Amino acid sequence: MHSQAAELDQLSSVATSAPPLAQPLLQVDRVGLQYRTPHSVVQATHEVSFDVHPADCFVLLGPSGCGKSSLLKSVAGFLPPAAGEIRLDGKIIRQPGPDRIVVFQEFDQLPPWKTVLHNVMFPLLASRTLKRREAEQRAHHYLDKVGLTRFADAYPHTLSGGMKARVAIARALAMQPKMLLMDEPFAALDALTRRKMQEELLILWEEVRFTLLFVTHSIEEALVVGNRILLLSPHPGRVRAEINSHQYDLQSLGGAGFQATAQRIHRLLFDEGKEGASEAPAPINFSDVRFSY
Ligand SMILES: Nc1ncnc2c1ncn2[C@@H]1O[C@H](COP(=O)(O)OP(=O)(O)OP(=O)(O)O)[C@@H](O)[C@H]1O
Repeated sequence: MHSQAAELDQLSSVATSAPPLAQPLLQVDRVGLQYRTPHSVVQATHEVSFDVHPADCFVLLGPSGCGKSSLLKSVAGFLPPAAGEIRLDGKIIRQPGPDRIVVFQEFDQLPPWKTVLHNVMFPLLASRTLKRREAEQRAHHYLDKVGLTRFADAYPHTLSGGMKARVAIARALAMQPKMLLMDEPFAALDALTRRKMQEELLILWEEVRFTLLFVTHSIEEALVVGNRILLLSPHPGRVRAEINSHQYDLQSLGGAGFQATAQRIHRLLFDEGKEGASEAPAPINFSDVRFSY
């Protein structure tokens, strides 16, 4: 008998077997998020807690509407919690700040009249983080990291979607934030480019070791990109399970362990409350699992 409780036990035992870590960088503590409209209150999440440690690639995974983006917005400082609190380095987050930079999927928001170099320099200058000369040096440094040195003088409309994604990542990293927040950053890209960007993100992370909070609804992407994954239940989002996934990367795709973990996650997300479900789950299309509730 393959019960949901057994699945959770199995997955959470993986999560708890890791050695104890230093003080978390980010602490999300029993956070409830709400939207007030003129006619109603929408509860987006309920008592969600998780910790993110320095150099984690921490993924929020769950069905559409479970509050992933809302959690990210709240960590960014745009949506104050209605309950609980969020702390960065022990200090309560009350507003946006240059220590948390968000990368969205709309890379076309790169100002088209600025070259790639000036796009990367812009936040450094606008926030008065650096003077022009230092900003230029730092921008070149991160453009090199994402392999765009040759395109420093190009304009965004001449770049492919993947290249625009790399500019957006270089621009965010150049600010040297404590955390990089990514909301479905590769969702608008075609499957091959998306895979390539996941690979590049992992290579970049190996080199720079930034701390990442990443939102996706693709199980495959979560396993590849994340070293820890928080599974959220459908609306309003509650924590379903937290798992370690550092053992997986793009080379693991299709492997038995990867597939088994993906199927366990799938059961946890889809078969909630279904008696005796999931003994023989339906095959999953790993390329892009989308949830719909
Ligand atoms: N500005 C808003 N006003 C009212 N309700 C909102 C607003 N933004 C989000 N919501 C609601 O809050 C809940 C969580 O939304 P959120 O966008 O955080 O979910 P999500 O998991 O990121 O979904 P998706 O994967 O589809 O982007 C949903 O029920 C959504 O309708």
